[in-house]
Amino acid sequence: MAVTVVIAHRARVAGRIIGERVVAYSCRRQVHTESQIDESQEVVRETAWTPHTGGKKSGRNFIDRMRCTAIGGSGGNGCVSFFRDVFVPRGPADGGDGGSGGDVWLEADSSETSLSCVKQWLKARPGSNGRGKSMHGARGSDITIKVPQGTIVRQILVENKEARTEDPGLGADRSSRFLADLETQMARRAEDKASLFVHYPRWEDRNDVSNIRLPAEFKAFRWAMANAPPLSADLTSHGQRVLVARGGLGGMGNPHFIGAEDRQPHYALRGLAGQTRVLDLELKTIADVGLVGMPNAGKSTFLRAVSNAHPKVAAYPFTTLNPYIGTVAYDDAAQITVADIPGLVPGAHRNVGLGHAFLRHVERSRVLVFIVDVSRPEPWRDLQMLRDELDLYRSGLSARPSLVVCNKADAGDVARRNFEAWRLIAPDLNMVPVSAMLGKNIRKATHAVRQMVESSRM
Ligand SMILES: Nc1nc2c(ncn2[C@@H]2O[C@H](COP(=O)(O)OP(=O)(O)OP(=O)(O)O)[C@@H](O)[C@H]2O)c(=O)[nH]1
Repeated sequence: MAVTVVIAHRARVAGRIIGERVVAYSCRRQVHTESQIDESQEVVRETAWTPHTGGKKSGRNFIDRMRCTAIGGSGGNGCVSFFRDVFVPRGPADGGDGGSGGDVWLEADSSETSLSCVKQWLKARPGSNGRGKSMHGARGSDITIKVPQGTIVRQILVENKEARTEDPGLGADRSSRFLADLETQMARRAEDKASLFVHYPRWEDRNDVSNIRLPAEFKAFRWAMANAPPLSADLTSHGQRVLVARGGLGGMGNPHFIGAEDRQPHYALRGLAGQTRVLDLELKTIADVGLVGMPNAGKSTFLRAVSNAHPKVAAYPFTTLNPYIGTVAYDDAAQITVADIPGLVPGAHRNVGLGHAFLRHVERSRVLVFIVDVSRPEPWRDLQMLRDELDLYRSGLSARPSLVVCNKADAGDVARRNFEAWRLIAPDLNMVPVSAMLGKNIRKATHAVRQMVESSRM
């Protein structure tokens, strides 16, 4: 009996029999190729096959959903030092504080169109250690990652146990395991109080830190980190920022521990680790108008005709594989943005033909423009299919203000007859016959769209 093997690209691969399938995953990438092999060959192997990454032009770099890990810089350690001078052999404590770690920020930028600009690990710089002569360490620099407008940021909460029981080769979730390990490490550290301190050389055994009261600021920071609410943000406007991982607090130098009992503290606090968050980023394009249609209906041709965008146009389905945004400029300087999303097929709401990946990009459009190929037999059925798919994906989505663009009206008698028949069937439907290819009746369509957008803004 043949067994299907899914082989992942390059990476460490591990196998597991799921029913009759041997499935291998790579850590970062999902399925790349499938092949039928004998049961005897069920051992998973790596493939020499290299994925075609394509260029920016081909749109292969477009990413609208990803997981990444943000790690704030760790705080620098406090310093254990004593003032020394010619006649001062045992001066007072003068260790500086460590600098705080840098923060990780995400910022919406209208010039970004894809999440491909975001790396999987986002690490801010650590703070510098404190030094003698009361010199405090420098703060670690922040990092700001630009993301497209319309990016939704959600924190993924990882249950320690769950992540640990995961088979290391499978599940492809390095970041979750990293976070779980980090949490365990931190918990261990919290129990072992001595490990929170830096000790003067060879004083580790002599320092009894069990009775030392930790500074209130230090305790408050640790509490805030442990009880931080789950992060969730929607970056909708240009310049909007969200702090995704806070840098760790710098450790306090030994002067902070001078007390009545200990005038010469031989210890200082270590800096705290920065916050670590596993994030799920999802891009939901923001445009005033979303073009919805079946593959090959002429959506890209329409967008080219009405706006400054240049999506690829070709006579085969799924030419467009990621959303394109165009701006329609009117004579009076008014502007509206239009998103061309890839074609929808029956079952798109169940993710057939990558439906979910496409539908998420019309969710935020105020106005929908259905592009229907009027030269196809019974084009009203296509419209019904599109409406059903939208509603099954998000209830009420198709009820938004909409215009039906009957495209390819230039395609001879069939198109004309279909259009007239449709008029009779649905006299109240907001329809405009258009030839996007020849640029006919485009003005009428764009003005109707503008009216709808403006009334939806009110
Ligand atoms: N006759 C005629 N052909 C058109 C018209 N508009 C588009 N076409 C043709 O229809 C084909 C598909 O056009 P696209 O604009 O790529 O269609 P699409 O809906 O973006 O297709 P997908 O990328 O698959 O979603 C191309 O060969 C176009 O030249 C039109 O108004 N009249």
